[in-house]
Amino acid sequence: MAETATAREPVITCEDLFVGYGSELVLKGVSLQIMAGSFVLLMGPNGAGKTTLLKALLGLLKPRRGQITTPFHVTAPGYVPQQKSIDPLYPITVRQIVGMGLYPELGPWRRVTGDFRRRVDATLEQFDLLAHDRKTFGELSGGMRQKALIARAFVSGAEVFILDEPTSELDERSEREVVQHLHRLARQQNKTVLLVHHGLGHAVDHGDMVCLVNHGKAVLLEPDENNSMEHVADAARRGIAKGKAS
Ligand SMILES: Nc1ncnc2c1ncn2[C@@H]1O[C@H](COP(=O)(O)OP(=O)(O)OP(=O)(O)O)[C@@H](O)[C@H]1O
Repeated sequence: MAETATAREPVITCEDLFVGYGSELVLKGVSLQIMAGSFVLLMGPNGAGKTTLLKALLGLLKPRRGQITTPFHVTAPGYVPQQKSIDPLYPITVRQIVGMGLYPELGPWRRVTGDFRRRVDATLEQFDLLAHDRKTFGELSGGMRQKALIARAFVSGAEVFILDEPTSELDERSEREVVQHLHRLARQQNKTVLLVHHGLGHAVDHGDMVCLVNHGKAVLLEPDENNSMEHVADAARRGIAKGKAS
């Protein structure tokens, strides 16, 4: 069993990271250190490179230059991609999607025990999906699809959760519940959360810091005695607006 990083220990580190596609360089010299138990809100204008940064951290995009250190070779992250990632025509049921979150724990033979089934049931219930568990991904509404993908991440025993606009189609109550759940994971279980969330609303109340991605860079902005998280998020928003105008 992998050791859990203790609070204030770095869990993700990037050093002088350059990432791009073809001739486009999106991230140009990003250096970051994210501590275990942090709840980080990724902000930045459309196309700034938030998803690109997350994909590089997940090992889905190879950096042109620089160094990334994560624990993902030992403990798989709980990842909620932007929604298009499962083809709606692919005939996989909601139960199977959520069960996929347990694959890293099931080993090569994927022997499903009663305990795993109970965890899947409890998570399906948490997201009001139990009554729909036999529906395929294509038979779900947009919000239900997002819930299935979030449930897949939450059922796992991941140490790090990476969520890319996971709640864009959720109603307000469901969105608040997801953000509160993430807050509990960070506060009570020392899990690390990286969340891209354009609406911000409730997320600002629960996040610890902002990671502002803009102009090829990513910087961590933390609240202090003079600046609440609300101030920090506002300053980041103003920075984004100014960056857009210039
Ligand atoms: N698969 C890809 N192939 C080529 N270019 C890409 C690809 N994915 C993203 N890009 C480009 O990389 C840049 C950053 O995109 P990215 O999706 O990381 O931005 P983002 O900050 O997540 O944006 P949004 O807020 O709109 O989701 C954009 O210019 C985009 O066109």
